[in-house]
Amino acid sequence: MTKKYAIGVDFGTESGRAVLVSLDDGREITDYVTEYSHGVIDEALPESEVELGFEWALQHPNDYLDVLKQSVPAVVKNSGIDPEDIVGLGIDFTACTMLPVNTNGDPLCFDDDWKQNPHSWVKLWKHHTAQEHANQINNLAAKRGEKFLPRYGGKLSSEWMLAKVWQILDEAPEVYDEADQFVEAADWVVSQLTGRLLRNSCTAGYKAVWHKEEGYPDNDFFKALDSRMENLAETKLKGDVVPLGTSAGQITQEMAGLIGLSPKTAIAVGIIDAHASVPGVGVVSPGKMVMAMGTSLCHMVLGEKELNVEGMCGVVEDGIIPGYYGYEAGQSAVGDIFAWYVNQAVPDYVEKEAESEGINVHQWLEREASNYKPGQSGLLALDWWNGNRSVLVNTELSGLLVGATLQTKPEEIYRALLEATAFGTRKIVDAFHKNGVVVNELYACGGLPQKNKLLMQIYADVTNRTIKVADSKQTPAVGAAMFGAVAAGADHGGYNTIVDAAKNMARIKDETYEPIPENVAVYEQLYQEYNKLHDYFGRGENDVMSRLKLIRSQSSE
Ligand SMILES: Nc1ncnc2c1ncn2[C@@H]1O[C@H](COP(=O)(O)OP(=O)(O)O)[C@@H](O)[C@H]1O
Ligand SMILES: O=C(CO)[C@@H](O)[C@@H](O)COP(=O)(O)O
Repeated sequence: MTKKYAIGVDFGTESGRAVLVSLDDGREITDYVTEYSHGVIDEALPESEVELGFEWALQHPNDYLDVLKQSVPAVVKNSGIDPEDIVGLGIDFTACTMLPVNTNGDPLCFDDDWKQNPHSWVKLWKHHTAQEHANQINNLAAKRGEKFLPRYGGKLSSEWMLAKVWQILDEAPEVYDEADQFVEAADWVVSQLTGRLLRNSCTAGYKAVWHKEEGYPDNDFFKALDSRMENLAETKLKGDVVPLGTSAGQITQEMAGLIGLSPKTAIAVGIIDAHASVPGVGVVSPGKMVMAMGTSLCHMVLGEKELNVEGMCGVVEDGIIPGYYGYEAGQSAVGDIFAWYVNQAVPDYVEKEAESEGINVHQWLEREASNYKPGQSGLLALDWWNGNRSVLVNTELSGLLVGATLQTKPEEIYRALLEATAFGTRKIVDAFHKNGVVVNELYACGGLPQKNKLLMQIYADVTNRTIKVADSKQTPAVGAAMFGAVAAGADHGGYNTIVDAAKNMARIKDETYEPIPENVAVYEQLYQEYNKLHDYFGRGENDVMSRLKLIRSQSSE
């Protein structure tokens, strides 16, 4: 039989990339990145005078279609592979990245009548202006003892579907009324490929509080929140929720022609980007935490029971690998914090030296920071530059650096920021491990493990655990391709289960990061100090960060 292939398309925050993968061994034959031409829309609507407020983050649905139209034909062409041998395609997406659509499934923002309203656009995962709505959802759910709340670590996030939908209803009831449905971008893109709008159990479970047995929260709960939302589940969130690995159908003739695939190609239902990384690195059993490390960091681990863990993003049965409870936690900025420092705060001389050596500023800072021992800088930071996703679940928190003196060097601050993110991860690892969701070893994927060895060693030392690294540049896309192979099925050259696909296709580097005992000891001390700052600023003893944010938003009105 001729070799078979699948394509995984990873829709990230700034760009989308298609990867063509061999189904024999997971080898990435070729990939192609398409930048979103509108990027993250955070200042004003495209071709419009309408300005956006503080912490808005929108996207243009056409950018997603451009990824399909540019990246997919490019990988087919560059590989020289016959499209008939590409048996499946899967996509993964940031989430909750959601949009209102009309009865035809078209985005409201495509309509001239609606495009001047910011609420008709795609709200990106990091759209952070629904915190007040999230707070009210959490308070009411806690007061009523809603069963769903513990499954989300005691708090739903402002990044998720319910807070975003309620914000739309509150601030633009006309958009809410006009919308036939609110859908995840992952599901919308699949519908553009297949002509069928299905909701995948992964985004529905983690981001829209859907449960395999219980469905969405009761109408009573929605009614108590806002009587206008009473029937949300049957109206704006209607439609079948189907398990991961389901085929959404074959690609439409029209789309197949447009993007250069065979009309027989099976399309998998979508999955969240971070979650696709789990089979992508070959993790199909408990005890192994997968860290998708990029602009943000998502932590995923499988368990055999449904347990409560403070501040986790969620536990969803079959949410990642069928047969297991999939747990997720996360940090809403990691690479983004380093980017902020490099772009906003590094002195000129660092940029010049890096440039004269032909390396980038990150590489320069990493090299210089490697000359320091743990604790030597006297600095300690809190990693909340984009709020805290786990375990505090509060987007109002902000960053902190203590210990700076007139002698402090840029590379010391850079190192303190790397360490702060590692402490944030340690907090998450401990929250799971101590509550019975065992974490014995760590698997890292995403852009950061390829870029910064010091960062990875610090994570191994701070967590006192071995870290294995994906031997893939595009792990979520490889995971998505695996789901594409499952959608095709073994009879068509794919696989019958994601476990089979992962066993054959996932690849890990030989080199691992091992904790260094003397570093572990110093970091243990620093972590205790981090914990004190964490609780002082994060658990209500001192809410200066929320007050500053309030003053800031009042002052910028
Ligand atoms: N050498 C480096 N060390 C640490 N962080 C880096 C380095 N180079 C780039 N970054 C950070 O990596 C992040 C991008 O990660 P990547 O995984 O490629 O993106 P994404 O999360 O969008 O998929 C950026 O936030 C950037 O600041
Ligand atoms: O929230 C999730 C997953 O739950 C992510 O989609 C979101 O953090 C975006 O991740 P990336 O930084 O683009 O990898």
